[in-house]
Amino acid sequence: MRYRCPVTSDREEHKCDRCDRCLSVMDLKDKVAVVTGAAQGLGRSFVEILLKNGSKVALIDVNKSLGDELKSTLDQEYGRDRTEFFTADVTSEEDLKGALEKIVKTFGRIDILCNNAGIINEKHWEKTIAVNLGGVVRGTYLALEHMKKENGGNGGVIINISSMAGLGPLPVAPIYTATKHGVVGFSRAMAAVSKLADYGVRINILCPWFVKTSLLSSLNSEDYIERFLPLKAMSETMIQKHGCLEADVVAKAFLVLVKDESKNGDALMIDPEGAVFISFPQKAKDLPSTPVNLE
Ligand SMILES: NC(=O)C1=CN([C@@H]2O[C@H](COP(=O)(O)OP(=O)(O)OC[C@H]3O[C@@H](n4cnc5c(N)ncnc54)[C@H](O)[C@@H]3O)[C@@H](O)[C@H]2O)C=CC1
Ligand SMILES: CCCCCC(=O)/C=C/[C@H]1C=CC(=O)[C@@H]1CCCCCCC(=O)O
Repeated sequence: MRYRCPVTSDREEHKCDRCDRCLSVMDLKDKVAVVTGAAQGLGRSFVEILLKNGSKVALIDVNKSLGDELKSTLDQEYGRDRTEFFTADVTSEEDLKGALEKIVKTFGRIDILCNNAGIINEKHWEKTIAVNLGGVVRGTYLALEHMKKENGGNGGVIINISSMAGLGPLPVAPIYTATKHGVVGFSRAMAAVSKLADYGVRINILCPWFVKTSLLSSLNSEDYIERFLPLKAMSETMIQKHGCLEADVVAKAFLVLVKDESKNGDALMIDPEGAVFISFPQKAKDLPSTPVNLE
C-alpha cells in the first residue's frame, strides 16, 4: 500500500511534524541492539519488537535456562543469526563488560541498548539498588565506550527502563521507587552529557504503569515487600481501578523512544490511558550549547 502521511494525507514529499518522513526516524534494519533482563517479561517484548523491525538482538540475562529457552524459540522464528544469548549479571562489572565485548566481537557494533533488568525486593534492598540503579549505570557507561563517536562508535540510542514509580511514590516499595527515580535523574543527566560531549548517543527513559509480568507478583509477597506488606492492598486497588498493561503494548512505546531521533533526555510514561511525554521543571540554568571535551 502506498505511503500516506497521517497528518497531511500527502503521498509525496511534504513538511509536517509527526510522520516518519518528516520526523528524523532511526532505521532499525540491520542495527545491533542489546537488551538486559531479556529472557522474559518486558525485556522479551522489547527483543521481539526490535527483531520485527529488522534489528539483530543480543539478549543478556542472569537466568541461563530462561535465556537459552528464548534463544531457541527465536531461532525458529527469526533464524539463528539474528540473536545471541549471553548469561550475565548486571551487578557484575566483569560479567557485563565481558558480555558487551563478546557482543561487539560477534555483531561488530552496538547501536541500541535497553537497560531493562530490574527487581523488586524491599527486604534485600541493597540488591534492588545494585540491580535497578547500579545495573543501569554500569550498562550505560560500558555501552557508551563502544557507542560514542569519539571512540569510533556509530552513536545510537540507550533506553533506560524506569517506572511510573520513577515519577511518583509507590508506597509498597520505597526502595524500588528510589531506584526508579534514580534511573530518571541519571538518564536525563547523561543525556545532557552526551549532547555536550557530542557522543552521538541519545539516552531516553521509559516509565510504565503496572504490567502483567512475573515481577508484579513480588508486590504480593512478604518475601519481597516485607515490612510494607500491609500496604499491598493499595497496589491491588490501583490495578483494579486503572487496569494492567500488556508487555507488547509497552514495547510500542519503547519503539517510539528508540526511533524518534529528536528525543534525547526524554521520559515517556505509559499507563492504560495511553502514553505521554513527561514535562519536567525548567532547567535551573541553561546548559552551554557548545560541545565540551571531557577527556
Ligand atoms: N512489571 C511491571 O509492572 C513494571 C516493570 N517495570 C520495569 O521493567 C523492567 C522489566 O521488568 P519485568 O519484565 O516486569 O520483570 P521480569 O521479572 O518479568 O523480568 C526481569 C528480567 O530481568 C532479569 N534480571 C533480574 N536481575 C538481573 C540481573 N542482576 N542481571 C541480569 N538480569 C537480571 C530476570 O532474570 C528477568 O528475566 C524492570 O526494570 C522493572 O522495574 C517498570 C514498570 C512496571
Ligand atoms: C511493579 C512496578 C510498578 C509499576 C507501576 C507504578 O510504579 C505505579 C506507581 C504509582 C503508584 C502511586 C503513584 O503515585 C505512582 C505513580 C505516580 C505517577 C505520577 C505521574 C506524574 C505525572 O503525571 O506527571
